[in-house]
Amino acid sequence: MEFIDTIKEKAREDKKTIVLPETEDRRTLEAADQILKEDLANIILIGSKDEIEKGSTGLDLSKAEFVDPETYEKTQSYIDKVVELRSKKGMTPEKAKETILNDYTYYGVMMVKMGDADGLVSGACHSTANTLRPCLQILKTKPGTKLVSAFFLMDVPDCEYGEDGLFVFSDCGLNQNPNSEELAAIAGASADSFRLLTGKDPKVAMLSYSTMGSAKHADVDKVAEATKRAKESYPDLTLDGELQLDAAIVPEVGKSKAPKSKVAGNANVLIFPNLDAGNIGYKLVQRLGNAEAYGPLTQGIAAPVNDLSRGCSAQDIVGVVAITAVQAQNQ
Ligand SMILES: CC(C)(COP(=O)(O)OP(=O)(O)OC[C@H]1O[C@@H](n2cnc3c(N)ncnc32)[C@H](O)[C@@H]1OP(=O)(O)O)[C@@H](O)C(=O)NCCC(=O)NCCS
Ligand SMILES: CC(=O)OP(=O)(O)O
Repeated sequence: MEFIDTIKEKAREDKKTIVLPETEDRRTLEAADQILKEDLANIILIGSKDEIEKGSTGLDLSKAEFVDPETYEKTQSYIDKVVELRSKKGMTPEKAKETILNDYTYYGVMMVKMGDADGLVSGACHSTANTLRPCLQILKTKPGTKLVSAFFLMDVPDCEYGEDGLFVFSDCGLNQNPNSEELAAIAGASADSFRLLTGKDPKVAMLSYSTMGSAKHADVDKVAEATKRAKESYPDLTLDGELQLDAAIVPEVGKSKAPKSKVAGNANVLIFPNLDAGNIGYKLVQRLGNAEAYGPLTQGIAAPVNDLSRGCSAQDIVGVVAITAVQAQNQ
């Protein structure tokens, strides 16, 4: 069974409520129609019902819940909560009202915060910064977690590498230039995400342009130091570095460049040294390798809220909603 079909089956077992704020985008509405047909989640659409219906000709959204911020009875309680949470950051009742009535992502995040939805998916027509900022500001990190990061679940067709073509790539969406401590934390969180979503054991490669000291530079030192920290923090994790991409995933290259490493040649979780590498890397595999790229999915945040690329399809949104529902089951 395909990865996404297994996730969909899990999502159906205990249906969660996912809020989709980007109702001005046709792909969101097409995805909602399919999610409801496939019975993957209950769907809340934010906006005026009339406007949404105008944009959804040919689609069946009769089973969705429509929440219009202008008239919804809980809007005032959301405004009050934003003020309570952000007054130290200068939030006033006027600003809170203006923010949540004009930024439906913010409104959707408040629905999750107040327990009126289990998760949120947004980002088809908003940048990652504008999607994740309200999530970080309002929902904050999970207890015991300092850093939120963003990963992609990559499903590469006809691929013998990784877990039959399944990989977690991280961080591809949020932290621009993580230091060694942050990279180590991203590695630990990504291993947990891989296990949760695939049910398989993670094998984590800390990627670099150097393999085990083959090149010398401060950027290489950062990854080597992150590897050391990660091994100390997660002693039971199968993790190694620094490794080049070929040494990480191709068994023969791994044997020749890093013969003593258990990860080399077998990695299924790839930790990129910075956001340039991670974001470019996932898009290369998606576009040139025809891979399914689900994400950016967040890890370390106190509730399941996930982003999308503005280049996503309606199918991608359906997949990310199903994954969000599974994350919500395991929250
Ligand atoms: C997400 C992002 C916008 C946050 O940065 P910012 O706008 O400068 O916002 P701030 O640094 O003020 O952070 C906002 C809040 O989030 C928190 N935060 C930011 N990054 C965080 C992280 N990685 N983990 C946990 N909390 C974080 C901050 O502590 C802050 O909380 P506070 O307001 O209660 O003090 C920024 O990291 C970013 O732009 N990342 C790159 C996104 C991107 O362009 N990706 C490429 C396409 S996928
Ligand atoms: C993940 C990502 O790159 O998002 P976008 O394409 O929206 O910038």
